[in-house]
Amino acid sequence: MLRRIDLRQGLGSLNGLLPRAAADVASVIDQVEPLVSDVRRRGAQAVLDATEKFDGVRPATLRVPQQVIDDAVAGLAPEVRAALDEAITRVRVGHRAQIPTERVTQIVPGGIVTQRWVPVGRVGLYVPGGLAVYPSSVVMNVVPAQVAGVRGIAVTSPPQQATGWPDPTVLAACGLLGVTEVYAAGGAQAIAMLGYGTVDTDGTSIRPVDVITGPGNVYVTAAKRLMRGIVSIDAEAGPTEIAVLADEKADPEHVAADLVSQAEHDPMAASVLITTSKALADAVEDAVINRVVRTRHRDRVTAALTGQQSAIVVCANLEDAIKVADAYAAEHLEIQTADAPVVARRIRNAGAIFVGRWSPVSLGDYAAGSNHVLPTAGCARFSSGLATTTFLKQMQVVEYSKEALAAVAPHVLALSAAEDLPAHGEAVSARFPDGVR
Ligand SMILES: NC(=O)c1ccc[n+]([C@@H]2O[C@H](COP(=O)([O-])OP(=O)(O)OC[C@H]3O[C@@H](n4cnc5c(N)ncnc54)[C@H](O)[C@@H]3O)[C@@H](O)[C@H]2O)c1
Ligand SMILES: N[C@H](CO)Cc1c[nH]c[nH+]1
Ligand SMILES: [Zn+2]
Repeated sequence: MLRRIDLRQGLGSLNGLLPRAAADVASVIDQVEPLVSDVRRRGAQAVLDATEKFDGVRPATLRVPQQVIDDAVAGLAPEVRAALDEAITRVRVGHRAQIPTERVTQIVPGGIVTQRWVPVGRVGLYVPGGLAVYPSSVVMNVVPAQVAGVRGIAVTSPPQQATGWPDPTVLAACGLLGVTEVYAAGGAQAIAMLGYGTVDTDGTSIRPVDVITGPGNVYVTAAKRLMRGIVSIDAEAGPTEIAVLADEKADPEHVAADLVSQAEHDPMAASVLITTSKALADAVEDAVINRVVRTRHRDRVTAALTGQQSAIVVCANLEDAIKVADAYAAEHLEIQTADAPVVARRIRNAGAIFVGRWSPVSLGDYAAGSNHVLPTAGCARFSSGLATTTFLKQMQVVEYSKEALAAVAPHVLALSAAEDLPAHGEAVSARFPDGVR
């Protein structure tokens, strides 16, 4: 079921050998661009037309009425409410620990540079809701924004055909977190709506945001890429990926369960086993086949596991396996080897690392205290998962005394002359009519 990539003879350049999806963000950009432009030109009507086309519903307003959110909170099953409360608590603890401290550095006597962190003003948070619904993504988006101190928080999620509004558990999670500005829009049209702003059908304005974050399918991710520059975005958190780095000590049932777990997100999800053991590879393959026949979302799990984005990669040794894991740069990387913490320390590229047999990715999806909005498609080589700092800007504050400016003035003058920008130097010398030495 999972194709094999046999690298026991060595790695070579790895070029073209890593399992990657046939359709990626770049390949759908041309489909998504007209949707984004249409929202820019026609606003809410374009959002609603696309919603009708892709989601099969046309809500009366884009904004979800407060009563609908309140009803969703009231209707929440007690065990789901308890689970959301626990997830919120843990994610809050994890994200408070990410708040950077203001640093005041005395560069020279009288010359101070302070690194200040300021929350952005208004954010738009995307919560997926196509093939599955994601109240957990409400928690993962909203909690870091709140911890960062963002004042304006808008959430958007696709309306469901049953109610015409986003999934009730998604709405309830918003309610529990005190978010009142919630929109019934998904896909690329929702991202464009947040980025450009528009006027709702009832005449109220949907103000543009400064930052858009959140996971989504390949269309959502393409729209985020197109909006970058108009707003800031978090990493491209597209179709889910799991890679498991395992040796002969790993339990094949655990590995198979974890590979299948993430395959149920999307036919485009990727499940990759990187192993030093041919025997483990065979055992995992058998265990996956057994699980797939009885798993609930069998069709999309099968599509994900048999797609070219999924594979079992067999390596000659642990060194090679680590190189493959780093080159692949998975959204989630599990380490199921002897000395797993030591191996985990050596990994440079992954959205998040799950160490040892008691730390499955599903734990991180809901309740580890980490964030589940993570870079995909190799973006973990250069970007990080959603964090409190995603919603903070760093500002440098420069404060020099007269004496400290006088002391460095000759260097400023010399560099401004070297760049043939003499007015820069004059802005300093103007402060010292008696001349600078
Ligand atoms: N990387 C992460 O951090 C992370 C976290 C959670 C989920 N995910 C991923 O999020 C995704 C959720 O996907 P989903 O589809 O369930 O929900 P979604 O909300 O991302 O996408 C649904 C929307 O896609 C739009 N759409 C559907 N078909 C389209 C088409 N042909 N052209 C243009 N737009 C179209 C529709 O408007 C719909 O509202 C999955 O791929 C999952 O793996 C990623
Ligand atoms: N595995 C997803 C991140 O790629 C997050 C998630 C939410 N719910 C279940 N899983
Ligand atoms: Zn998941």
